[in-house]
Amino acid sequence: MGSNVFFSVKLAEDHRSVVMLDQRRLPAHKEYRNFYSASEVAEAIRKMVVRGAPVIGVAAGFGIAVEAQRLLNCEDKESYRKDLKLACDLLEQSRPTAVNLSWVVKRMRKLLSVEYDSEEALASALIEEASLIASEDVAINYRIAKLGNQLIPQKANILHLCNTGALATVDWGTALGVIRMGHVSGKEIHVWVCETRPRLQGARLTTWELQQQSIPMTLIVDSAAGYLMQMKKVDLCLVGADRVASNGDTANKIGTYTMACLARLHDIPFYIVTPLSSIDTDILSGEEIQIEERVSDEILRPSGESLIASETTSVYNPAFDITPASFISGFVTEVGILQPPFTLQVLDKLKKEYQSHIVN
Ligand SMILES: CSC[C@@H](O)[C@@H](O)C(=O)COP(=O)(O)O
Repeated sequence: MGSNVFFSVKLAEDHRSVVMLDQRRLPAHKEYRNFYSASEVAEAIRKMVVRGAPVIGVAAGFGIAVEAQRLLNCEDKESYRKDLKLACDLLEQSRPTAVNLSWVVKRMRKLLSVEYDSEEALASALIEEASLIASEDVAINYRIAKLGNQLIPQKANILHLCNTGALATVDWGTALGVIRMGHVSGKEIHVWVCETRPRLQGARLTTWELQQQSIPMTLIVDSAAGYLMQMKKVDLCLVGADRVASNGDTANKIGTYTMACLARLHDIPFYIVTPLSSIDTDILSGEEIQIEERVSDEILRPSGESLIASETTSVYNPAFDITPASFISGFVTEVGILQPPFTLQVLDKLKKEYQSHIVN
């Protein structure tokens, strides 16, 4: 369905490692690295070798599969399931805000309570489940892209934050997937790419992806967004999500809330583009979402080397913020463009309809 000249994550053919494109080195270097255990994958997620809610979930699933394969070589089979549960805990805790991590780990954990004839059979089931999660991600994003394309006028300037493309998923992406579908379908699209301080996912990753897809774009500093809106140069804002609460409050990259406030002030549609797996029906509102705080060096040393302020400067570096539901025009998901509240019953019903649509 999608056709990129790269992949974000995959399971190695021998099932002994997870292969990831090291996003910290883009755009200068396209380097794939192998990770051979759950703890190596958890460390890679923490250090943002891969980042973006859907893909860190998929990477965690593969991390458990690889661990299951690795533990088959250990003498002590008694502790096989116990060690796999510990691997699940480790991966689930690798980053706190994106719910996709616990969503995937929960799916994998379910298999740990099923009786299999052997450890080998359990390992095969885990590999199969992780691979299924990865292929579902592609189908879901493709559907999101198709549905979201309805929101894009024939000619549009779209504002985007962070990176929500094929790098942040297995393929297509969420908000960037919609943009890509709009472009492929012949619309005249131009993207304003917010550089996305401090990790520069917009400048380093989104520009790289858009260039490969020949989608017209312009890079801006994050603080230029308001000025562009004031100049009537933004028609639509499309961003992703790390966790959506039942009431629609949404955690996404730091700066999303600012963009949503500005969009409201200027009467510009502001959509969250997200798979249902990022909706956490267990929490009522954004107040319950844990916001990840990252190290001061991300702000003090943007290039990774030279300091832009003295080393002793006090720094606060929240990686995400919460946009209240009332600032969001709608949620583009694989089952349609939705409005909160999101309850388990409603989402389950919509998922079933979606699955029967896929089968038919
Ligand atoms: C489809 S990606 C959706 C979100 O995960 C994305 O907008 C985002 O905030 C990513 O943050 P990151 O810190 O780069 O993992």
